[in-house]
Amino acid sequence: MSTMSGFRGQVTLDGPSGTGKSSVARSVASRLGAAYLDTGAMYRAATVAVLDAGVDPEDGEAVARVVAGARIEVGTAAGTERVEVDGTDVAERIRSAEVTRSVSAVSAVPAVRRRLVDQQRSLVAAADAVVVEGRDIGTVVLPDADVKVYLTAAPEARAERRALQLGISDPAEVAALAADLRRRDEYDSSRADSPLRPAADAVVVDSTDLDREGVVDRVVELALAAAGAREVGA
Ligand SMILES: Nc1ncnc2c1ncn2[C@@H]1O[C@H](COP(=O)(O)OP(=O)(O)OP(=O)(O)O)[C@@H](O)[C@H]1O
Ligand SMILES: Nc1ccn([C@@H]2O[C@H](COP(=O)(O)O)[C@@H](O)[C@H]2O)c(=O)n1
Repeated sequence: MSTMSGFRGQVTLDGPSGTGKSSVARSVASRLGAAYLDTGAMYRAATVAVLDAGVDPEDGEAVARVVAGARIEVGTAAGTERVEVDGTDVAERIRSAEVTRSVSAVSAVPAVRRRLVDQQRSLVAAADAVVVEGRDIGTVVLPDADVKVYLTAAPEARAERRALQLGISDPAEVAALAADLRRRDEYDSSRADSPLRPAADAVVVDSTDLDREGVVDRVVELALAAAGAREVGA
């Protein structure tokens, strides 16, 4: 069964924090009539379980134990943000500063990644058309995806956008936001298991001088071109 745009297949969006992955992926999914999977939300939900268990996020063994016993569920319908841990709605909590501070340590634990990557692949397998965003989707989770995009933007632009999103204008607070983005990128890029990096066959899109709609147009264009090329080749 094809979607209303005719697109069937997998689009991946990876990149550093605050480059626009979530907002772009949601719009692309809605334009293509595809499912949408926010894998960062899954690592954030795992972090909620770890914090609630009173475990140190840097204690890899304890983190692995807690996450193995937690039921993490996310929705894949574009436009909904269902995220649950053991049946409790944590969609708001996963965006808290406390979770954001700890999520990179939790997501660096190999057993956590194995568990969530299995779950991500099962969710993707259930959809004819899907847009998946994260850090390792094009490199590890879906290496055979039809379209892989690696989204980047200058650090200053990312910090400004995040400040606008959170309604922050105080220069000291904006500087703290920029430092947080830097710290998370360094952690995510330097971990041993599935570090953040572009796949060799990813299209790099720099959004520094593009508005959100411009980025969405570019990704939709790439997806439809890939679908067309597949049909011609079929
Ligand atoms: N091209 C763009 N121009 C201006 N603002 C943008 C652009 N793309 C995204 N934004 C805005 O930047 C903010 C951060 O975007 P978003 O949350 O989608 O990034 P992200 O890469 O998913 O971040 P994270 O990895 O931290 O979850 C949002 O307010 C979003 O609306
Ligand atoms: N595929 C992924 C997705 C996310 N992470 C980790 O989760 C953190 C939160 O991601 P957001 O996109 O919600 O900001 C991110 O900083 C990574 O540590 C990951 O490892 N792999």
